[in-house]
Amino acid sequence: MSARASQLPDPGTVLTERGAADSSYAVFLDYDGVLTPIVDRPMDAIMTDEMRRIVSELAKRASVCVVSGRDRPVISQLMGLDDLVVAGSHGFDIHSPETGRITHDASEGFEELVAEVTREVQERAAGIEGTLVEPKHASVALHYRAVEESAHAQVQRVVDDVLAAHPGELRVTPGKFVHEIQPKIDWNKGRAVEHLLDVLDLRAPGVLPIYVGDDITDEDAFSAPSIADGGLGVLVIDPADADARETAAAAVLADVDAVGAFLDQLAR
Ligand SMILES: O=P(O)(O)OC[C@H]1O[C@H](O[C@H]2O[C@H](CO)[C@@H](O)[C@H](O)[C@H]2O)[C@H](O)[C@@H](O)[C@@H]1O
Repeated sequence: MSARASQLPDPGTVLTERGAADSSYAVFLDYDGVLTPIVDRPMDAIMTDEMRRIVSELAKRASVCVVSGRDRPVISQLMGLDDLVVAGSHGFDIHSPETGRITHDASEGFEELVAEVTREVQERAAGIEGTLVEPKHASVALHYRAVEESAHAQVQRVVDDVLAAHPGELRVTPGKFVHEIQPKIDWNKGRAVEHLLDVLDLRAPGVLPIYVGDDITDEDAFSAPSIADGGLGVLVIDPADADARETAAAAVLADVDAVGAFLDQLAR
């Protein structure tokens, strides 16, 4: 079920209304736009000391997993934390500090394709000023935040040409000034959340799964059965954009500071 983001309450209100304010939580956190504000250059999205403190405190009282489009080692580095479960590359690459790599059949066997597509994107985008190609474990991100608007159609052509060169093999997900090109595999952040709830034994009665995200790829997690039916999806969105956004989330927060305050509350 989807709703207009501007009509959704804040997550604290939802938890109180459901009588769930004292539950145990399994908290799934997206990274960019949730734990750090969106910035011009991806490498500059470093988590603050205060957010690190809040997430670490929360991890003492709840299960915390980071589910990001970024590569897993990059997430650990940007967060400055290596003791959390991290599902990197949109959930394709999962690692637990306690049990090591968490595998799943659906997301294996695409490495050659991703390497080839990454080379093609790099070659084709090289002539477009301002583009930034971010090679990743299971996808390639073509960033165009610094590209003149008049050249956005050229960037789109690169994506279209690469997709056309691999009929039926790829899909592209739009993000914040980024095209995420991935293998066309039935795996996403929502599937990763369901998998984590199983393998980390988090489906216990009284454990409420919460997912906090800001981007289009997070909609897969908001509509995952465990989040949509009985869990809580929280969309982070600027109130100025909320009227235009349909979402499967059930609550909203305005920005990264509001996320910090909410997580701080959960940690108490
Ligand atoms: O799933 P997420 O953790 O939200 O990651 C989504 C993508 O985030 C990064 O790109 C976005 O954030 C950058 C830093 O703020 C910004 O410069 C860029 O324009 C945004 O698209 C990251 O670089 C991607 O790999 C992630 O997939």
